[in-house]
Amino acid sequence: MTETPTTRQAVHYEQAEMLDGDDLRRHFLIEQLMVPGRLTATYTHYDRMLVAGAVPTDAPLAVGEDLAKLVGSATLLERRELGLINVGGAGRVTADGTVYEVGPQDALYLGRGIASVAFASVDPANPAKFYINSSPAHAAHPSRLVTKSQAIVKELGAPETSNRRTLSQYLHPEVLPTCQLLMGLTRLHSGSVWNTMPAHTHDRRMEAYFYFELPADAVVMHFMGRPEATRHLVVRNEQAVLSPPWSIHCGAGTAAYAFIWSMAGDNQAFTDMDFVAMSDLL
Ligand SMILES: O=C[C@H](O)[C@@H](O)CC(=O)C(=O)O
Ligand SMILES: [Zn+2]
Repeated sequence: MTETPTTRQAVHYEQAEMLDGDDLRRHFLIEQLMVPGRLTATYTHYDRMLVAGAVPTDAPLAVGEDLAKLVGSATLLERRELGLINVGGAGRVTADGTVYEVGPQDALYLGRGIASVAFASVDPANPAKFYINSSPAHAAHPSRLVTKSQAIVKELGAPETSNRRTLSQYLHPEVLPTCQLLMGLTRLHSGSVWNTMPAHTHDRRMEAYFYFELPADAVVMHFMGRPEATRHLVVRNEQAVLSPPWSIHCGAGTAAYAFIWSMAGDNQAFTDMDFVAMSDLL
C-alpha cells in the first residue's frame, strides 16, 4: 500500500521569511516517512525530487500506479532514477526480477527504465526501513547495490568543535554513474552534535536531510534559511527536511545521531558549495 502521496511546492525565501513555525514545518519538514507496512511518498518541486520511506512487514510493498500517475508516466522510473539506503533490518528489493539483498546501511541504485520495484523485509519482526529518493533522469545507468563497505568514507570535524563525524558517500560519481542523484550518510561520533558547520549553500542543487538514530527523547535543532536570515526546525527521529537552493542546512542534536543527505540538480560536484563565513550568519 502506498499512502496518498503529498506534494510540496517550491517556496521563495521572501515567502519563507514571513512564515510562522507551523507553516515552516508544513513546507519544509516531512514528519511521517517510516510507517510499518506502508510506502509513504512526498513529491517536491525542488528539482522534482521524490522523498519516500518504505517499511515492509508481512508482505512486500510494490511501487504502484499512484506514484506513476504522480509523475505522469506509465511507471515511476520510466523517466527517473531511484536511490535508497536501508536504515532498518535486512531488506530485499526486487527490480524487474532481479533480487538485491540490501543489508543494514547498504544502498541501492535503480536506473531509468526499471518497470517493477518491490520492497521486502527479510525478517518482518526486524523490518527493513528504506529511505528512498528519486529524481528525473536523462540516461539509463546500470542498477547496482552499493554496500556500506563500498562507500567513500570521509572523516570530518573535531571533538573540540562538537562536530566529529564520519561521512560515507554511496551515490557519488567516483562510486557509480547516476544522472542527478547524490546520496550519502553522515554519522556523528558520541559527544559530537553539530553537522555541517560552517554552513553552506549550493544554489545549483537542492538537498534533503533524513535524520535517524536519534534517541526517543532527543531532537535535532535543524537550521535553515538564507545565511543572513536563519530559522530553525525541531526535528525528531526519522523525519526529513527539505532544503531549498537558497537555504543553509545544518543542525545540532541534543545527542549524537545520523542522517542521510541527498541532492539533485545541475551538477554532481560534491565540493561545489558556497561556504558561509561565521561572521555572516544572522
Ligand atoms: O552538500 C553536502 C551536504 O550538505 C552534506 O554532505 C553535509 C554533511 O553531510 C556533513 O557536513 O556532515
Ligand atoms: Zn549541502
